[in-house]
Amino acid sequence: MGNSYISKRLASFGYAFSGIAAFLRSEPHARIHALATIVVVAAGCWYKIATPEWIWIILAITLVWITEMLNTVIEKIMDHLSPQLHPKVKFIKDVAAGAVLVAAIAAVIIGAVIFIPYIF
Ligand SMILES: Nc1ncnc2c1ncn2[C@@H]1O[C@H](COP(=O)(O)OP(=O)(O)OP(=O)(O)O)[C@@H](O)[C@H]1O
Repeated sequence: MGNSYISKRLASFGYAFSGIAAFLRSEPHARIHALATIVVVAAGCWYKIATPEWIWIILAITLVWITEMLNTVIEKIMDHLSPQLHPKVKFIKDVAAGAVLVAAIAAVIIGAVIFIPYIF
């Protein structure tokens, strides 16, 4: 019983990782976020930013990834449930895209506050 519980939990992790892989494979936005993440982490290492600064950067990166993934899920659900044009679908998709924009603006501000003093 214990074994089957553990193997089910491991399988769930596997599904979650394959979800991340599918997101990276199918969504061009995901690859842009991956590139931005690599650039920001490299800059953090280069400038040897402090631990609290790393925490802010990690939170900003995570916020953007989570909102983009949920936005993608919402888009796919709507395309599946309602492939035809509908004003409510437009509202749902645009608000979900707006959430990504809010996260991206916050991430840019956090990045600027942390990196500008190191650069200049
Ligand atoms: N089924 C639909 N009914 C009404 N409006 C829609 C529908 N699908 C998309 N739209 C709207 O059309 C516009 C463009 O949609 P589209 O999905 O191409 O946007 P996008 O964010 O540029 O796409 P992507 O993220 O795939 O690059 C958006 O305002 C979106 O809300």
